[in-house]
Amino acid sequence: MSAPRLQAQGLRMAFGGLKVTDDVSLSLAPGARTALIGPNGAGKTTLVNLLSGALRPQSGAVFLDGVPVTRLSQDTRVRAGLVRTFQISRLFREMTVLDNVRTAVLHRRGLAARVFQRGAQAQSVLDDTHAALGALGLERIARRIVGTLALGEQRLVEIALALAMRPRALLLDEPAAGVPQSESGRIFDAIEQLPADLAILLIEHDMDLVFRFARHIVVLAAGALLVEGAPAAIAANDQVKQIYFGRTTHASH
Ligand SMILES: Nc1ncnc2c1ncn2[C@@H]1O[C@H](COP(=O)(O)OP(=O)(O)OP(=O)(O)O)[C@@H](O)[C@H]1O
Repeated sequence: MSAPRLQAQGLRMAFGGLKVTDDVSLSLAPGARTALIGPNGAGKTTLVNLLSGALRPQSGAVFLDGVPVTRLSQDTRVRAGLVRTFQISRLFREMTVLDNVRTAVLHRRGLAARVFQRGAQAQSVLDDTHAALGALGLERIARRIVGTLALGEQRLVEIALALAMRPRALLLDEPAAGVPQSESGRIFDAIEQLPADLAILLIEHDMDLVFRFARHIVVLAAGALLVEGAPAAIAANDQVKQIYFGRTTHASH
C-alpha cells in the first residue's frame, strides 16, 4: 500500500503546562477532503502550525508521502508540496491578482529575486500562473489590484497563491473567515473545483460549510483527537454533541 499523502504521528506540544496538542495522529490519503473541527481553544491552529512547520512538535512526526518533514522549515515543506493558506491576508495589496500569483509561481521555482526581470515573463511561468487563476475562476479579475477586490475575492486569490505552489497536501485555514455569508458559498464552490488528487485539510467553524465540504471529519477537544469518521457518524456522535455543542440529543427521563 502506498504511504498516506499527509500523516501526523503522535504529535505533542505544550505551552507552559498546557497540553495544546496531546498525542495527535491523523492521516490524509491523496484526494482526502478532511475537516478539522473542535471548540475554541481545542488546538486546531496549533496542529496546523505543527503540520506546516510554523511550530516544531516536542515529540511526534509529520510525513509527506511517507517522507519525514518534521525537521524541515516551513519554506522547504512548501517546496515539497505541503502548503497552507492563512487566516490573515498575506497578499500584496498594491499588485494585480496576476502579479500576486506570478510571484508565488516564481517563488516556487526559486526565481523570486528575478520577479521584475524578463525571466519573469517566461511562457511557462505565465502558463502556471494562468492555470492557478483558472482553477479558481479568477481570469476575469486577473488585472485588478488586489486591494480593490471584495474580501471574498481576496480569499480566492489566497487559495490561487497556494495552488501556484503546486501543493500535494493543502491546509485551508478558515478560507471564508471574515467573508460575508453571501460570498462564502462562492469560495466553497471554488474549493470544490480544486484538483481531485490533492489532499485537503480544512479548518472551519461554520458547520454548514464543514458538512458541505468534508468526506471525513476529525474532532479535536482539549488538544486531543476526540473522534474521527464520516460526517454522518460525527453528526450523530453524542460525545461530539456534548463536547463540541455542549448538549446531547438524549431526552432526559
Ligand atoms: N504560543 C502560545 N503560547 C501559549 N499558549 C498558546 C499559544 N498558542 C496557543 N496557545 C493556547 O493553546 C490553546 C489552543 O489554541 P489554538 O489556537 O491552537 O486553538 P484553536 O482550536 O485553533 O482555537 P480557535 O478555534 O479559537 O482558533 C489555547 O488555549 C491557546 O490559548
